[in-house]
Amino acid sequence: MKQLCAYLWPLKWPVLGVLLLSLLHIGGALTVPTLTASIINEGVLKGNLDIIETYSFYMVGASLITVIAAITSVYASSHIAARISLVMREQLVAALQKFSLTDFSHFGTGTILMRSTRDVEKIQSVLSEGLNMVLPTPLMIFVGLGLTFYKDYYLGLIILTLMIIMTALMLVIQQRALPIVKSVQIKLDEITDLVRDHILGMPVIRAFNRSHDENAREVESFSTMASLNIKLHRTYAVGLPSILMIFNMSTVVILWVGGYSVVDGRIQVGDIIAVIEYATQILLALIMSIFVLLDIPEAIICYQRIQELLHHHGATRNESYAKEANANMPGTTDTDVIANAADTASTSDGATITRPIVTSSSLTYDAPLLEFQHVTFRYDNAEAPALEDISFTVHHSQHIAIMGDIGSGKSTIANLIPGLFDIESGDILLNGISIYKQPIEQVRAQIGYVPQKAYLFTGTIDMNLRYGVYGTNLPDITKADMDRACAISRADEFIGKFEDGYEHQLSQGGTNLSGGQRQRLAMARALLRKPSLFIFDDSFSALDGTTERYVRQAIAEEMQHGARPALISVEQKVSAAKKADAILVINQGKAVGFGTHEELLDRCDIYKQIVASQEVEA
Ligand SMILES: Nc1ncnc2c1ncn2[C@@H]1O[C@H](COP(=O)(O)OP(=O)(O)OP(=O)(O)O)[C@@H](O)[C@H]1O
Repeated sequence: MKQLCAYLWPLKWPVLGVLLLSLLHIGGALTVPTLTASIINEGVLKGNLDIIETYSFYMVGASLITVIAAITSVYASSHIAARISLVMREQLVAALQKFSLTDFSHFGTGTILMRSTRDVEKIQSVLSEGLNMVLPTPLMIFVGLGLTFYKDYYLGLIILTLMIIMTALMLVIQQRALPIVKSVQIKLDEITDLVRDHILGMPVIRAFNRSHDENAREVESFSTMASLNIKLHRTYAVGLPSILMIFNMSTVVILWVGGYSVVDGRIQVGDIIAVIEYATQILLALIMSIFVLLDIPEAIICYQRIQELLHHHGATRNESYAKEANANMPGTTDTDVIANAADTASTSDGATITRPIVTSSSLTYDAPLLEFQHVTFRYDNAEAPALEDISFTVHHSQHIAIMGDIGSGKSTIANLIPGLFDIESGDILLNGISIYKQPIEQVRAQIGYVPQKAYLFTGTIDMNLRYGVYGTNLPDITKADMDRACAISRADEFIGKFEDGYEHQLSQGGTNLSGGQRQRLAMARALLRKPSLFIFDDSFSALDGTTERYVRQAIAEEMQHGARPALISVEQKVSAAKKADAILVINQGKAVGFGTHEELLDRCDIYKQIVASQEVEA
């Protein structure tokens, strides 16, 4: 409730407006039957035409006010609900931007999609209907019931009893519906995941003749969903007609009991008409509220699901540091942090790396650009760490190749540098400062990352290339910048063949390009970032031999200019890795060697095995 108020507070004036409009609506709606009673009692029964005329005129006025207030109230409540859903969506986007990759795998794509779309939508519709229909109901009941009791005590009691029965029925329906609603939402998340998997994996499904089985899985999921929905609507099917029956019965009971009251002389005929109208207004408002209230449990679950994403405590080490730093102001300065970084670390093959003390004023190209200090990392819920006690150093203009068996942890090292995951222990330093003790955007602005599977976004090639400079201080790129980057990565070869060139439209993920073309664009995107560190995760494997040689040479030249960027590349081939300044050999998550090709041939058994296996293959 407190959180809901936080959303409503900035919209307090429109909410107040809806409240005032509701007052007008209720006032108008209840005035009409009161005037009807007067017309019948004072005008029709006594033959007074003046009263009929005057009160009829008042009735038209009251009806007009009711209609105008109702229309404006619907408009204002829709506006309020739409604004709140916009705020929620903005908060969700901001929260998801801060999610680590572990957080994404913790929740799963399906549920994140459903929470960001359908759940927000549900809250919006319940809020709009709630403001419009539920908010005025208590007042309508209070005033309407008061007027009925004023006319006749027994008729007041009858309406009150009918209301209590209706409310009790509603509570029973709600109790039964709630667990089914929860199951429906979980099933919807699962179906979203399944359908998404089937769309993305369609080529594999067809190539392996699995269409029939996968269809069966989908049908099974849809059938479970349908059964749940049938169960839910069966619950409503019994309860809601009962509520409507009570509503219709109210007129009969009022006429019956009211008839006795007229005979006893307690009320006049016109009053019965007025009470029937009051009862209709009160019970109708109650029924409308019940329909909305029946939706509230689902909306509450949607709200909780959204809040779970917003308040997910997967605070990254960067955020924790930022919080600590803010709390301890004035606190750790960059210079302190940098000075603390001055120590020595060693690789598992015994080579000792000594880091000089670097202060902000002495940041030079001779100081290490990147340092891994005894880094241990474990994937969410994994029993064993994926990386254990990894230490190595990279200097400007250096090329470090990472080699190792499949699943040894090479990509994991590459993903740790831009802070895509939080490490368990140790530290990663960029320019002498822990990447966890500086804004992560600052770290990422210095990195040109080319992932193992190049991902491009729906839009033009131009838009995808410009992506490279987002989050940096670089000026917007020119066509000449794009031409240069695409020439280095050889993306120009195929872009030149498109009639619309850089304006060529890419589909989601860049799936209307070949794997090699995607990889070349991903490299151009990284080059445009003008980073101080390139990370190429097995990025050359999708290129043909000639292109690979050309691109490697062009990037080597690039590394001698400007910010003199370093390159960390995950490599499969010894022929490529041996040209690097140093090779880091990873085996089952541990660093088993760090040195040049010749040094490793001398002292690293695992490296010797890799070399031997590739010589045999060759
Ligand atoms: N998202 C993840 N969640 C849990 N475990 C993971 C995840 N990604 C990788 N792993 C595990 O971590 C280990 C290292 O994976 P990584 O992708 O770094 O290996 P790699 O050396 O790059 O392999 P390859 O040469 O096949 O690309 C593997 O055992 C893998 O199963």
